[in-house]
Amino acid sequence: MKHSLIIGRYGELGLKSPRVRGRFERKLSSNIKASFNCEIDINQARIFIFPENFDEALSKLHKIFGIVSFSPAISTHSTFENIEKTLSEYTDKLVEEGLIDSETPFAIRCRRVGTHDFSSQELAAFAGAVVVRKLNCPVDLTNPKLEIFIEVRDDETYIFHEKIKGPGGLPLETQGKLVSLISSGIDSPVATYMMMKRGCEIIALHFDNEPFTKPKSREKFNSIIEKLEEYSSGVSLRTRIVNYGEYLQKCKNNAPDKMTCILCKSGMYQIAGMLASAMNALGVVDGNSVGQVASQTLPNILATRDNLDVPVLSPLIGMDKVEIEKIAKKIGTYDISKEDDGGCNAVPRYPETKADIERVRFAKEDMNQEEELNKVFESIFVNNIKQ
Ligand SMILES: Nc1ncnc2c1ncn2[C@@H]1O[C@H](COP(=O)(O)OP(=O)(O)OP(=O)(O)O)[C@@H](O)[C@H]1O
Repeated sequence: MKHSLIIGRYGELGLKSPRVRGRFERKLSSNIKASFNCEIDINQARIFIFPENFDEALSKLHKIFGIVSFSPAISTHSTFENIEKTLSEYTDKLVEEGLIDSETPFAIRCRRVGTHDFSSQELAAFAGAVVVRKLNCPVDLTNPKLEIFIEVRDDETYIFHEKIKGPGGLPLETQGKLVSLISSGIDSPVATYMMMKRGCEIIALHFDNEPFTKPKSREKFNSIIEKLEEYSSGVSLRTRIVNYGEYLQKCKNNAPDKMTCILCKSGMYQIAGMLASAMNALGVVDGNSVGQVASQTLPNILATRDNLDVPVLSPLIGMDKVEIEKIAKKIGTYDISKEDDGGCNAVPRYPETKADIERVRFAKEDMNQEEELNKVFESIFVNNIKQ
């Protein structure tokens, strides 16, 4: 069907003060324009999008945060005569596409903004009669098989039949910047997606544990980033890789074996915190969910965050694996994360599951953690070309 525009809707933005809403709308508009070629007009809480290529626009709008739903539509002038003509042509197209025939129960849903010499009910009755005259199909306002929406906004009237779900959330880059700890597992890409959905700009930080892990882990991280970039239109998703193998070896040499994973994670948070300060990010994101695996017991999670001076956000903390996997599948990172990468050989046979903060502090001092991490941190910028 040939459409003349796409009408986008935003949810939460509508609740903001006019000044904040204006800023968010401008950001949303520039994020959409960075995704595909189009003209945009935002008014009365609607985003009127005029794309060069409709198919491209429809596939990309699924991945732009801030859009709650969107409808390909045709427009006409707000007179009964014009509405009748356009609705009649629109109905022909619906018939051609097999969406309505003489048996299809349908409903007209009208909305009206502005001053007109007809009410929404009068227009709905008029428009319903146009369709019935053409097809003789039954009107069913309670349980229709097809709904035809007519939105009258001042002099323009829009006709459409679909409300396609968008990702919702807030436009990217309307909230602060965060450093996100992304492994090659299922959870951290989902945690990152959730913070992006809340409008946060992300610096993705990955620790490459070679020789304790295989190159496959880093390849998976790269593929995960490519997937997340699909949701990042208008805002660059920056990445930083840390060569962490040498530090891990020091943990193994100079601390009790049981402590390896605790010292590994606590080092990750410290480095992430330093990176956050260096890049003006406001916090750190991780993919922890309480009790999900032996390493994610509450004492371990808390002990690994000891002595951090940036907040850690864990959007999955209260979710179960099934819920997390469902999102991973929806956003397309699940299949990448599921690929076998051989895991991490640094994990001891009996890892600590009830970390005691005092003992963790001793272990950190014994291995000179602070000094070792400073060396690791300095190497980040040398190792990363992509800004
Ligand atoms: N190699 C890594 N690089 C960056 N962050 C990591 C790395 N390994 C773990 N993390 C962070 O620590 C969190 C907990 O790690 P843990 O080892 O328990 O989980 P995982 O199974 O490796 O990964 P995920 O939680 O992403 O499924 C991860 O969610 C992630 O935020």
